[in-house]
Amino acid sequence: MPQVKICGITRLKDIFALINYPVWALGFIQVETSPRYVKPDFAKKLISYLPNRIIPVGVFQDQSIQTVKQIREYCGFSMVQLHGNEEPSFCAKLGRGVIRAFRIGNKLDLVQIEHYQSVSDYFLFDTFVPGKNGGTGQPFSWKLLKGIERFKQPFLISGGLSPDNIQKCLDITTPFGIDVNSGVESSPGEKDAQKVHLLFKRLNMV
Ligand SMILES: O=C(O)c1ccccc1N[C@@H]1O[C@H](COP(=O)(O)O)[C@@H](O)[C@H]1O
Repeated sequence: MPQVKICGITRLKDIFALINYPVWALGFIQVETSPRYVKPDFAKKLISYLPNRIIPVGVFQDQSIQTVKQIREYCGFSMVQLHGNEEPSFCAKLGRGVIRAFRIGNKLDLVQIEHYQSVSDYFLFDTFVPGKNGGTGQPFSWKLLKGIERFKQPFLISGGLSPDNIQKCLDITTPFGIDVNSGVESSPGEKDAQKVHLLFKRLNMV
């Protein structure tokens, strides 16, 4: 079974519900334009309720290296997920704990990805939607990931994953992990307990 990351956490009640599941990581959006943005103060508070087994991930997009480092340190993020146009040199300055997101349109850019091999711990594949950097709620064609095994990096799949399509996704590809966001929400930033439960049920993890 893949590791499960649930992203876009904004409420304490969702933390209390999610810690009862075999969650690998939880994501806290640090992009101010996102409806799932949580201020660093509040993200730090939410993280303080996590058991050690759950990895807190800060999600950033085209912010300065100082900002990313400062917020990472302040909140206690074990990993940062980069969702913008961050260059390999930017990732390198962060050291370990980098998840580099790539947005997939109609093909996988293996040459671009290759440049990030030595400077990221995980790759994350999300859906390309013009004008949006994440949280689109739309899946991409998972068949496009054919050939990704050539990289040693473990990878996560995101983009519109939900209890309804998770099995189909895993029939087509074998990721290290899945990153689920809007597919388990009742509205942006509000996780839906029933959808979360159904997700883990469909994964045979409860
Ligand atoms: O969720 C957001 O609002 C967001 C904003 C900016 C960057 C990333 C964001 N979320 C990430 O987007 C993917 C896919 O989300 P979805 O399942 O399609 O809703 C996921 O990795 C989130 O971490």
